Amino acid sequence: MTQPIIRIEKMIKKYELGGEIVMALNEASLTVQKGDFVSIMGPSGSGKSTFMNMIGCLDRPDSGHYFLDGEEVEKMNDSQLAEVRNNKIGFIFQNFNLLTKLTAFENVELPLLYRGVSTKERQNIIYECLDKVGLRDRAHHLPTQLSGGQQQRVAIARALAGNPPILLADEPTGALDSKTSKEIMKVMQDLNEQGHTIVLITHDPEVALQAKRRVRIQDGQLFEEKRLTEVGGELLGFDTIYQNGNAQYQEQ
Ligand SMILES: Nc1ncnc2c1ncn2[C@@H]1O[C@H](COP(=O)(O)OP(=O)(O)OP(=O)(O)O)[C@@H](O)[C@H]1O
Repeated sequence: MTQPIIRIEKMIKKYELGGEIVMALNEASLTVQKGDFVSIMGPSGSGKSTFMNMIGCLDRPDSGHYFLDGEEVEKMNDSQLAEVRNNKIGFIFQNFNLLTKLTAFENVELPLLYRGVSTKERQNIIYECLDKVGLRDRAHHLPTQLSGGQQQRVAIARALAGNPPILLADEPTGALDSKTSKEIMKVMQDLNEQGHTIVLITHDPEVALQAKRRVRIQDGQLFEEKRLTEVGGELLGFDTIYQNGNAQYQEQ
């Protein structure tokens, strides 16, 4: 059996708020295999952003274990964590975070400049990433000259520039209308088919449905949801599998 790319076991993260303890993550567990496309869905305050920060190594939990591509994250020092953030994970956010005075090409170029990639190699990578999101013909447009969906595609291309094995998307369709949201989910599905592992956080059931796996987060715990299909494979819906809060995919 292959080693999972993400293995999180019984992660706890507490916050103190006005003298009260909030269990943002309460023994949250999740296993993600290479090539998975997982959506994590839950109501406001259920722990989505906290969990995303942990998967992305942007914050540290109080306890629990996190193995990223077999390496134990809690044993890493700050510079090793920064290395992981730069090389293993591509971040895609709801609000695109593009620099408005730079063209699409230049926005995608930023992480490559940071890494000291040569001019010729940069050009090849940038066009390759823009091709993946279907935006080569808009390479020299400013973000203000692009639609919301096109801006999100530039942000996805930028996340792809470092060729990270994992794409971590936090509400990537939150700022988009439903038509554009579908378009972005199609881009994510295509990237998944090309081999990228995707973990997507959303509060939108329509978006969550489009992932291969759906995990629900509630009160800081994760639950796998089982696909319910009828003869012919048509999707009828999902049913939650309660397994001590451990979201562990099993082929049905
Ligand atoms: N820095 C903090 N200090 C105190 N409490 C916090 C902090 N960050 C999060 N929390 C609490 O932890 C719980 C989980 O918050 P989190 O932001 O992860 O939820 P969420 O599912 O992302 O919510 P939303 O969909 O509204 O963004 C909430 O009860 C929240 O109030």
